[in-house]
Amino acid sequence: MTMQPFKAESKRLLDMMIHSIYTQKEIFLRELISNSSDAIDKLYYKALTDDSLQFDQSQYFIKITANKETRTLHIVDTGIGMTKEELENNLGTIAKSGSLAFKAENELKDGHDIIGQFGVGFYSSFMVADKVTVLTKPFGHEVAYKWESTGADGYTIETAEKARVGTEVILTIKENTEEETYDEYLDEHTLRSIVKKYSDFIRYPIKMDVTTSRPKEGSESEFEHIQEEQTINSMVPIWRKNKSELTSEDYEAFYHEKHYGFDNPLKHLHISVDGTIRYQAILFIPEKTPFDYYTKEYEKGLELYSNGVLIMNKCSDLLPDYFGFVKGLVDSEDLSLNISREMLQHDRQLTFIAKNIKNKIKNQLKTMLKNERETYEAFFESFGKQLKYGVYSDFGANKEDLQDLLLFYSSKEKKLVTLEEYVSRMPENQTHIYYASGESYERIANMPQTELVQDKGYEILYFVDEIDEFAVKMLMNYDGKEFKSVSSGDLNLDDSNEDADADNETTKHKELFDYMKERLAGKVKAVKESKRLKTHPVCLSTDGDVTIEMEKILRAMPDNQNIKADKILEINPNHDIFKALTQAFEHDKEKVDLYTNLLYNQALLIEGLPLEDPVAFTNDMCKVMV
Ligand SMILES: Nc1ncnc2c1ncn2[C@@H]1O[C@H](COP(=O)(O)OP(=O)(O)OP(=O)(O)O)[C@@H](O)[C@H]1O
Repeated sequence: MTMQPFKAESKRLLDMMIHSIYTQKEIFLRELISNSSDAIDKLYYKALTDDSLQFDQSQYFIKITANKETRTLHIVDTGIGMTKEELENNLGTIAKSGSLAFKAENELKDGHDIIGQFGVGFYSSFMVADKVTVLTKPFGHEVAYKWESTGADGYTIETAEKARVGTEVILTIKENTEEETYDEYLDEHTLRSIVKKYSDFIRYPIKMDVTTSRPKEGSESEFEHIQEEQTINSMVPIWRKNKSELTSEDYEAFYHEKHYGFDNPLKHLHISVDGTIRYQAILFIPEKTPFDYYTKEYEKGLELYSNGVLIMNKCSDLLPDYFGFVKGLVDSEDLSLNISREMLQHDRQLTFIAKNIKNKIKNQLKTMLKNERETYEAFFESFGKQLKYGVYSDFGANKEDLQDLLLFYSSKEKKLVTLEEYVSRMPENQTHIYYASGESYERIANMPQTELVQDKGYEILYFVDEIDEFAVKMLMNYDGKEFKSVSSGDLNLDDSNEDADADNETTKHKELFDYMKERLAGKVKAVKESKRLKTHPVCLSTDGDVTIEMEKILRAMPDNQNIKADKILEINPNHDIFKALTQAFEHDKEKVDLYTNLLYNQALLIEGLPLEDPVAFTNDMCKVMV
């Protein structure tokens, strides 16, 4: 027996393989199991054309055994095996894939898609093993072979004894190092979880001898450990099953098995697309917001499978940020994978799938909103904020998609309503969609600025989330109706005659208002007579794009740029305080100063804005009292 060297470039490739292609060592097992599964599939194809072979699926399996004493891990399969020539070609030449050639020669049938294509997966064994031995007996031959290699130096092939057709890969696991505990690849639990993680949906049973404990015979308190052969993979992926065979309980069980969440999913989507790019997906809309959902730590993404083999745990490209709450997986046989299967080479297929998925989620939510209002409201409670961020982000690129999924609390209905519902019941003379922002529904309901709009019989949307005003600023309008804050300076709700009267009044009191504005030294843009107040004495309104609620939010941001709303102090001309002001203006300017400060500070308090000088404010109060 002579040592065959790997070709020079193979040496380099092997080195590269061991050190750089894969980021996680544990995937060696995925690669070997995929090879075994491919080898069994090849027998299946053989049976289609070879009358001497009956393919009885129940006879085929993959078995994993670990032996801690000899530090060996055995992966046995009952697949097609390899001839000496195939050993030389496929395992002696790195980057030569017998499986790819097989795919080219055979017309593959549904459900039996060969996984291998690059001819490198096998060598990932050297990431965890010092020596790799392959015992193999090819189908249709009597003789078996042993291939052995300790890595870059080359390999040997000799004849060997093996009873059943198939292949056994024996890895002699490396000794532990300071950085790496290789022992874990001999540990039953670790192996089991690696299989579950990557190869759970391999079509053939993956068996292992599993240690279980049972009561000793004749004793109830004493237990004994026994080894029992178990199939550890689920085999048939739930997403390949027919929807009609599955119940909601099945989907729920899958949701928990996959640890998508502790809650129950609100909805599931089972998608099977059979077009130019084929894929299956199971998606879940969770019920509850994960505790870290609105933090930087939360990672969105779907699991990505290629032919039932896990490629990526969280493929973030599959979900837009605004649907980042969706959990689940996608399996496609049409992905262009890169060599390590850790990344996708071209994203054309992925972009297609992502777009498709996005539309399916959107439609599902729309249907839910239409037919299951309560469920939708529960969903919106958890993830509505995310949708509003979606409207705002990317300069509003997705607003059309999302605007009909939004809900806001309504002053009229005292419940959440859609924009469509709001617009559909607008009185004929109403031109805008009105909203008011504040900390809570209760506080908004008491805001003086809402009085006139309410009186007109117009519905007001209550904005309590920080993002709300930013989102509607991005929307600009809905169904041609502009959004308008009840606090905005140009509410213009009065009839034109009244407007003219009011303007006259304003001129009349111009001197007083200019004086007050001066006293407030740059804190307000103007002081004016209010057209919106009915019973309250005073309020603030704003001119321009930045509202008071926006000012509060911007102020709380880390990169606070001191952006301020242009505030207008509005005084109710029908309130007694106005009379007091005008009288004082004639003979007691000091009193006007005092009232101006008090009124301004009251308006700040109503808005929930901090007082600039609380001590001065309380002193002023006392001055009025004594
Ligand atoms: N258990 C096995 N039974 C039969 N043939 C095998 C087995 N393992 C590997 N082979 C052969 O060796 C070839 C090389 O395997 P390797 O894992 O390196 O690459 P691959 O599976 O073809 O591609 P990929 O790198 O995409 O996994 C396979 O294509 C197959 O022909």
